[in-house]
Amino acid sequence: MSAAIIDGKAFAARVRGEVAEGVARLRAGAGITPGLAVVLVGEDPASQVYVRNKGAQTREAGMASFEHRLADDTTEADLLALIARLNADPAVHGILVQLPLPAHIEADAVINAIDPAKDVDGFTISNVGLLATGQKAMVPCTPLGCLLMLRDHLGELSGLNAVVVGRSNIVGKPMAQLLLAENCTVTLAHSRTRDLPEVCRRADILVAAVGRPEMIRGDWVKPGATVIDVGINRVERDGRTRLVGDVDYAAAEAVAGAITPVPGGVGPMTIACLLANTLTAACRAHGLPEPARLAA
Ligand SMILES: NC(=O)C1=CN([C@@H]2O[C@H](COP(=O)(O)OP(=O)(O)OC[C@H]3O[C@@H](n4cnc5c(N)ncnc54)[C@H](OP(=O)(O)O)[C@@H]3O)[C@@H](O)[C@H]2O)C=CC1
Ligand SMILES: Nc1nc(=O)c2c([nH]1)NC[C@@H]1CN(c3ccc(C(=O)N[C@@H](CCC(=O)O)C(=O)O)cc3)C=[N+]21
Repeated sequence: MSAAIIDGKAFAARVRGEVAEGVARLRAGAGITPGLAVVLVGEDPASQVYVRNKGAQTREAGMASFEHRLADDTTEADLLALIARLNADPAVHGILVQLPLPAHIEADAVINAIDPAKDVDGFTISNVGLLATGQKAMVPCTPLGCLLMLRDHLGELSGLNAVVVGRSNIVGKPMAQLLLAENCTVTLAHSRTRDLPEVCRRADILVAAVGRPEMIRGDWVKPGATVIDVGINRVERDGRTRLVGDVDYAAAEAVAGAITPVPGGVGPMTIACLLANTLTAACRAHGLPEPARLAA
C-alpha cells in the first residue's frame, strides 16, 4: 500500500483564498488593509526567494506588503531603529525578520524588540510563553501549517504518539507545544537522542525538522503513520540542483499512511499561515472578530 499524499500546495491555495476573503471583508467593512513588513538583512539566496514569494502572495491576498532589504553590514542599532519604526506604524500589522541574521547581530535582541501583537512569526518570548501556557498567542507559521494539515488529514489527534525530530525554536519546539495542546503524547528528538530509528518507529505522527537531506529512512516509519516533512534541502543530483526533504520520500511513501512532499508540502503552508497570522493581527489590533479556522 502506498501513502496518501498531503497536497500542501493545494491546501495553501485554499487557506490563502480564505485569507483573501477575510481581507476583503475587513477592507469593505472597516476600511482596514492588513499590512505585512518583511525585513531581510544580507543576500542569502534562499531567503531572497522566500521574501519574493511572500511579497507576491501578500499582495495577491489584498494586503499591503512592505519589504526592507538591508545590507549585510547593517548594524544591530540600525535594525532595532527600523523595528521601532515598524512597531509604531499603524499601516503595519505584521513584522517578520527573516532568519538567520548575520553573525554580528544578536538575533534574540532583534526578535524581542518586535511588538508581540505584530510578531506574526510567533518568535518573541511573550508569544512563546503564551503558547506554552495555552493562552492566545501568535503561533509560528511552519508548525501552524503542519498542524492545519494534520487536523485536515486525521481529524482527531488526541492520544496519538507524535515524534518531532528537531528542537529548534522556530520549528521543533513550537510544533511539540501544538501537538501537546492537541493531546498527543509528544516526544521531542534531537541530535543526542539514543536510537532515533526506534523512537521514530513509535510515531503515529512523525514530524521531521532536521535539515539533513533524506536522513529519515523508510524503515524508521511505522506502517500507516502520518509523516510531515519540514526539511528544505538543496542537493546536487545528476548535475542539477534539487529540493529534497529530511525524509527519504520514496521509501517512506511505501510504508506511511500519508506524507507531505518536498516541494509542495509544508513550505507553501508556511507562507499561507504567515498571511493568516497577519490578518489575525490586523483583526486583533482593531478589536474585530478574527478568522478562527486559520488559528491553532
Ligand atoms: N518548510 C518550511 O517552511 C521551513 C523549513 N525549514 C527547514 O526545516 C529544517 C529544520 O530547520 P530548523 O528547525 O530551522 O533547523 P535547526 O538547524 O535550527 O535545527 C535542527 C535540529 O535538528 C537536530 N538534528 C541535527 N542533526 C540531527 C541528527 N543527526 N539526528 C537527530 N536530530 C538532528 C538538531 O539537534 P540539536 O538541537 O541536538 O543540535 C536541531 O534540534 C531545515 O531543512 C530548514 O530548511 C525551516 C523553517 C521553515
Ligand atoms: N523569520 C523567519 N520566518 C520563517 O518562516 C522563515 C525564516 N525566517 N527563514 C527561513 C525559513 C524557511 N522558510 C520557508 C518558507 C517557504 C518555503 C516554500 O515556499 N517552499 C516551497 C519551495 C520554494 C523553493 O523552490 O525554494 C515548497 O516547499 O514547495 C520554504 C521555506 C521560512 N522560514
